[in-house]
Amino acid sequence: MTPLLEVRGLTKAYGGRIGCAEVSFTLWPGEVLGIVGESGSGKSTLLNCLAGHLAPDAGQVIFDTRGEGPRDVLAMTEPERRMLGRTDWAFVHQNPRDGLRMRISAGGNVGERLMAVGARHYGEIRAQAADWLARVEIAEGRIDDRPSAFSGGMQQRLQIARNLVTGPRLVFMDEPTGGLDVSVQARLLDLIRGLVRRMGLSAIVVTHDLAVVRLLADRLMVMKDGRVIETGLTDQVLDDPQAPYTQLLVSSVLQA
Ligand SMILES: Nc1ncnc2c1ncn2[C@@H]1O[C@H](COP(=O)(O)OP(=O)(O)OP(=O)(O)O)[C@@H](O)[C@H]1O
Repeated sequence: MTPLLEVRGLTKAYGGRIGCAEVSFTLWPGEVLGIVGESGSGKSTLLNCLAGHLAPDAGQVIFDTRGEGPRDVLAMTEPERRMLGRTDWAFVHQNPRDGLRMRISAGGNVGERLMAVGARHYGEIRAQAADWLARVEIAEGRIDDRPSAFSGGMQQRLQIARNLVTGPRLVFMDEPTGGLDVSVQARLLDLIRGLVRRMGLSAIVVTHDLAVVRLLADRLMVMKDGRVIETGLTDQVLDDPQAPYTQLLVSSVLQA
């Protein structure tokens, strides 16, 4: 089997400060990888380098593209990378405002992604948008409302619908349940888990919340000071952490 994503030696510094250093891993199709670590450990830097939002200083990010097989994303042209971002890749931001267009309707937010991949038939776009709103538990009657009229949890569910409607092959999630009330988080997590399982999604989920990775991730990568210090199956790492830092993280001694 060809890996969906192969990352080698990814490194990014901000001036003299390490963002992430020498990160290498393989993501297999249908796998969910969790990246955990306390604040400042390099999770966001890594995710943004992977998703093409930040230019790393060194390394390779090889993605198994639909049309041409494995290609180094960092060697792609900007338009090629943008196209990937609209089609095979999805990015769920922690703050839904960063991933939604707040001035267009909920249906428009979902439909826009479909149009970006060539959909033109208004009736079909609207029907698919309505179907996706239902899948993320947003009532049909809200299709013409703007996201600014939605609660934080609804906005996050809408962002997820907008991202998944085109059937991406790889989903990046940055603290997808962060910033929400605990009860809203639980429901959202449940919804994401259902979608991931049903669609067989491959995903990379960054979080400081171990409950999120416990529920979503098949495999875990623990980061500290920009480096990966432990990897393994989620249950293995959480139940029997090897690195002293992971032991602290799991025992909640560290404030994530
Ligand atoms: N734009 C930037 N300029 C300078 N240094 C940065 C910048 N962004 C991040 N850093 C530094 O890089 C390191 C990694 O930060 P990063 O935000 O990737 O960690 P994180 O694990 O995602 O933390 P958090 O959970 O708080 O977002 C930190 O030392 C941070 O101070």
